[in-house]
Amino acid sequence: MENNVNQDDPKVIIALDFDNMAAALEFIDKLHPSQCRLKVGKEMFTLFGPEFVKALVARKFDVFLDLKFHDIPNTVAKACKAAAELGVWMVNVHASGGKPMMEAAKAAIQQSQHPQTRLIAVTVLTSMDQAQLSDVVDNITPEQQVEKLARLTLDAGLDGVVCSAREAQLLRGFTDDNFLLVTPGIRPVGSDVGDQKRVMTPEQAMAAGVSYLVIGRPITQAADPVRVLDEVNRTLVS
Ligand SMILES: O=c1ccn([C@@H]2O[C@H](COP(=O)(O)O)[C@@H](O)[C@H]2O)c(=O)[nH]1
Repeated sequence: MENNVNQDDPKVIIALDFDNMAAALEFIDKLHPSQCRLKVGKEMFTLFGPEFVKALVARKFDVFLDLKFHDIPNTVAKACKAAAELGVWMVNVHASGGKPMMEAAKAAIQQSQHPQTRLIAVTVLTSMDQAQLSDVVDNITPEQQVEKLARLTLDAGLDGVVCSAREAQLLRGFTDDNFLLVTPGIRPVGSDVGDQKRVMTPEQAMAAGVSYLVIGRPITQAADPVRVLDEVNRTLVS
């Protein structure tokens, strides 16, 4: 481990998104929980299941289980309870599933063996720009839709939202730091944007008021992933 600048509260959440468990574990074995948190998404959970998540929890990493549940309240509540009982740090739902669904999810986590598990809600995917949003919702900008869903999430009593860092300043106009802004679409200078549309650099994102930076491919696909993580962490030291 080259540095441990964020020892108490690492700001980077690495999106694992590997299709090979051995390669993922080899990568994780180079990391320490003081450097980063880890995110397991739909690909790895579908391929490797809860046992993979438990292996990361056993290594003392804070795990964000990013399954973005979106279903009727009863189904989402049970899924969130099951996720919390894996011992993960954070789980999420889609805010567009509605307030009763979010409230049911929160209540289910509070009744689980791990009531401290954070619950956040996805607003507008960071891969969506105005044109893509207009394909699904009329007459609204990404910023307006993010604000609308963030206010709904706040009313439902959740711990925060997934949004892009571009909306962070807007959301900080009516939230305090206890409301978590978890932001994918983070791209260190010079890295490929890929399918992300609403992007910011790590430094810009932190300056805008985000709580956590989700970074996947710019780290996991780098020639020296640990060096890239260390460089990002260094830029976050105030
Ligand atoms: O709005 C969203 C919600 C989730 N994601 C997830 O974050 C990572 C981003 O990975 P990169 O390789 O840094 O693009 C990925 O797992 C997505 O499923 C998101 O990008 N946007």
